[in-house]
Amino acid sequence: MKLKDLNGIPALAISELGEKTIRGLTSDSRQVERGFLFAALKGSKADGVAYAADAVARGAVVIVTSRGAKLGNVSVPIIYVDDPRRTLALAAASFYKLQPDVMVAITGTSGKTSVASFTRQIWAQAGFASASIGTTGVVSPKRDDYGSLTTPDPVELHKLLRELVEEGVTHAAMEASSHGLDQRRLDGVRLFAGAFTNLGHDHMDYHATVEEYHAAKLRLFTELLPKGAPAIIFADDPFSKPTIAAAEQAGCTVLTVGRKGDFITLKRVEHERFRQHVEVHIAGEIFEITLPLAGDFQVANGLVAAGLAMASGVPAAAAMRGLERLKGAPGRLDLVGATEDGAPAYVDYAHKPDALENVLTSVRPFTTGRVIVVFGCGGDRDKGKRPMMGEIATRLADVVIVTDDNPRSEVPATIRSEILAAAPGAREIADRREAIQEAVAMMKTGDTLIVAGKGHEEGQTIGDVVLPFSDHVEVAQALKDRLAREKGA
Ligand SMILES: CC(=O)N[C@H]1[C@@H](OP(=O)(O)OP(=O)(O)OC[C@H]2O[C@@H](n3ccc(=O)[nH]c3=O)[C@H](O)[C@@H]2O)O[C@H](CO)[C@@H](O)[C@@H]1O[C@H](C)C(=O)N[C@@H](C)C(=O)N[C@H](CCC(=O)O)C(=O)O
Ligand SMILES: Nc1ncnc2c1ncn2[C@@H]1O[C@H](COP(=O)(O)OP(=O)(O)OP(=O)(O)O)[C@@H](O)[C@H]1O
Ligand SMILES: N[C@H](CCC[C@H](N)C(=O)O)C(=O)O
Ligand SMILES: [Mg+2]
Repeated sequence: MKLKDLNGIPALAISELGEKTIRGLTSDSRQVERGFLFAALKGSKADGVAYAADAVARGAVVIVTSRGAKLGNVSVPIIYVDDPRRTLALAAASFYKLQPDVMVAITGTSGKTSVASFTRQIWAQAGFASASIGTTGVVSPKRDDYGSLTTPDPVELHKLLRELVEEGVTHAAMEASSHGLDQRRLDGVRLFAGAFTNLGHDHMDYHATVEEYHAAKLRLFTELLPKGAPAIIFADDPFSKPTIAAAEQAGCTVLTVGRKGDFITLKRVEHERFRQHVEVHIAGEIFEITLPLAGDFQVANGLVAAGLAMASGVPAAAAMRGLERLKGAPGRLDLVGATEDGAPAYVDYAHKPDALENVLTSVRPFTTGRVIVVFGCGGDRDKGKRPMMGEIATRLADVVIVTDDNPRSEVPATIRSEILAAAPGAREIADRREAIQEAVAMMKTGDTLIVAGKGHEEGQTIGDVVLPFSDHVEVAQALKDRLAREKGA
């Protein structure tokens, strides 16, 4: 492809260098090959400018960087732009060209993965070839790939979108993390609609204030969605009002869902152990449906997903039928099994205060005994979450076991002590496997166990090493061991 065919490149650079052939693009010098465009980006740990020479040595033919960056002597042309991350995203979109016809993005502190998965499932049941992209990976009719980042970097993302189109996918739902929005990872995506779930405490290590965190999320509506695009907004969150105002101001077609919602109005919810009966009103019509998932928050996620599906052409009745057949996203209030007398054990991805509060509150109505929770907090992530989660666990659970969750470069005992400082009476069991074994062993009739924080994850990151570890596997094994002990006794 010629440089002139890439979007985002300033006209002056096109007039001088437009005929240059570009064979690929990247912001990581280690991935540069012959004929590549290299974007030298200032990051949180390093400055890509320092790797420009390395990129040229590996075959870069042009460098894009921010105005004012000091590159020194490099032997290839340099294009200076105001926002090189955005330029890279727009260029990547034009390089890979193809995107599914209907692309939607979901933002919010919690529920993105679930809503992306639910939207894909509702579309699929309505007959569309659909995909979801996010924390748990990429799912489409032809793949189920494990993922790492919630929102992939733009080059990887556009390569993936093209592959999905080539597989025949026409509809895709993706998560828009605040990091992803802030770092322009979605700027080249041709979005049909956007959605907002809620705003709580997370990532305060990255964003200076809650307002800045909210503003990063709002970029989806204020800068990325085209004028008039549907914005599905959950109406019952404390941050719904400012989000609705910003989306309206930006010219989006705001469609609200929830108890205070106009597009889909939630009227009644009756909880059962593993499902919920829900009544909603849509354009004067009453729907009574059974959602086969536990947890109030899943009703909220289901309505946002139904809203996205309806906004993109699925009739209301079909969207409601879709909700009745939903499968939870892996590791989200995921029932692993139960003890011999029926006490359930769940794995859940709550790794932030509001999520933990929600999940512990959600299981209380069907727990006649004790709520037991096992959790920890990740290292090298927002430290403010630690005492908050300690306090929430102590307030809402009867038995609290504090353990390790991806210590990364931090000292695990320090992370635990920061949680325990706000969790009087909690037990400390450093080893996560042992903590799960203990929790399962103490379960009695009527109890509910929640193992929170890692959800679908398949590894425990200690230092730079990722050791294989799955809460799902460990809980299943602990239940099996318990059964064997009971039988042997
Ligand atoms: C803090 C953060 O978000 N970092 C992301 C960011 O990296 P960065 O730009 O800050 O990178 P850096 O390490 O400072 O390096 C600066 C530049 O030098 C380049 N470099 C570096 C070394 C070298 O040899 N050559 C070279 O060219 C790097 O490629 C980079 O372009 O941009 C990279 C490319 O898009 C991401 O891979 C990287 O994600 C890291 C791995 C990460 O852990 N991110 C997490 C926090 C994250 O993004 N999470 C969100 C939200 C999760 C949620 O849902 O709650 C997500 O979307 O997953
Ligand atoms: N709508 C919601 N409101 C509050 N809590 C929720 C909601 N949906 C999910 N949760 C909680 O948050 C956890 C993560 O859910 P999910 O993976 O769907 O969210 P996410 O926004 O993708 O999170 P992440 O940013 O970590 O990828 C769940 O396991 C549950 O504990
Ligand atoms: N996407 C989240 C994942 C956190 C998962 C939790 N297990 C942890 O390690 O803190 C983040 O990067 O903050
Ligand atoms: Mg997610």
